[in-house]
Amino acid sequence: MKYLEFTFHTTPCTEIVNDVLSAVLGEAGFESFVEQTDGIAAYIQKDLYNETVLKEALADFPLPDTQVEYAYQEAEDKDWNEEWEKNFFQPIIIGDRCVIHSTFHRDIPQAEYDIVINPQMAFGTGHHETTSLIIGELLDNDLQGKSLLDMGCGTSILAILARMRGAAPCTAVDIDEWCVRNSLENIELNGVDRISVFQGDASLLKDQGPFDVIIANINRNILLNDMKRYVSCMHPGSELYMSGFYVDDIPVIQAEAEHNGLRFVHHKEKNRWAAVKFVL
Ligand SMILES: C[S@@+](CC[C@H](N)C(=O)[O-])C[C@H]1O[C@@H](n2cnc3c(N)ncnc32)[C@H](O)[C@@H]1O
Repeated sequence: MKYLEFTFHTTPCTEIVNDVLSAVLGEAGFESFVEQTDGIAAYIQKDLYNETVLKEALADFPLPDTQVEYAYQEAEDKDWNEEWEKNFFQPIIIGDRCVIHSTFHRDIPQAEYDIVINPQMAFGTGHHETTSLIIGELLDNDLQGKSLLDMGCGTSILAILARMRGAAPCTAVDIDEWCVRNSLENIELNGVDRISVFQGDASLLKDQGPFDVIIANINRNILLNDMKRYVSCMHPGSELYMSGFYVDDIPVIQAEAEHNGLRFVHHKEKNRWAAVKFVL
């Protein structure tokens, strides 16, 4: 799969501007954001890139008086492993109980759950707030024997942790064929069983479930669009955890969830990113 590598220069270049820019770009199909001294780098699948969508997203940028300039080039596939190793991915411990690292790391901290991933271009190293918020939920809740769906699985880090915590069977779905390949690789690396991986989106779900637990860390618009399909493969008492949006988006997510019969349980937040829990 071919990727485009964008460099966005932001003025002023502050953490909040770059956070908001990452969120805006995430909505426009970008992934794998990397902070730089004068902005951020971001990547998008060449097939998904649409210049009009990007220009419209930047024209509606929510922080006034911010200037965003960009340039891009085609990214070379062969460099990803090396780039990740050198720049992007350090071992991380979440909730004192879960360590995430890659095959190339040494001196790995000890923790109750040890997840090894080969990150490459799939989102899901645990470093993003949304991933770590959902990891916190998976650590806090009893998953033993529960069937689980991980929508937008990326590296399948969440499905792998859920399986380690006793969830079974687990289903991981991602729209991106590359994520599906990376998920299969990571599942094998961790030696976990009973996780099925599919390429696709919520339209796949009509023949699936019901699931006891669904996790979906994608983005606000996809969640709003697909939530009714998630609910169609839940049963009374099933739990739905969603992330990939800012705390400001909670009211619109909650309204759509309640419209689909879900009951709000709580939200958690980190650096303005949110995760919400609902029960059917
Ligand atoms: C924010 S990443 C989350 C990855 C991982 N679950 C985590 O928590 O770190 C979102 C993932 O959703 C996938 N995705 C985007 N749109 C989707 C859709 N409509 N249906 C399923 N997956 C989708 C992307 O390819 C990406 O891997």
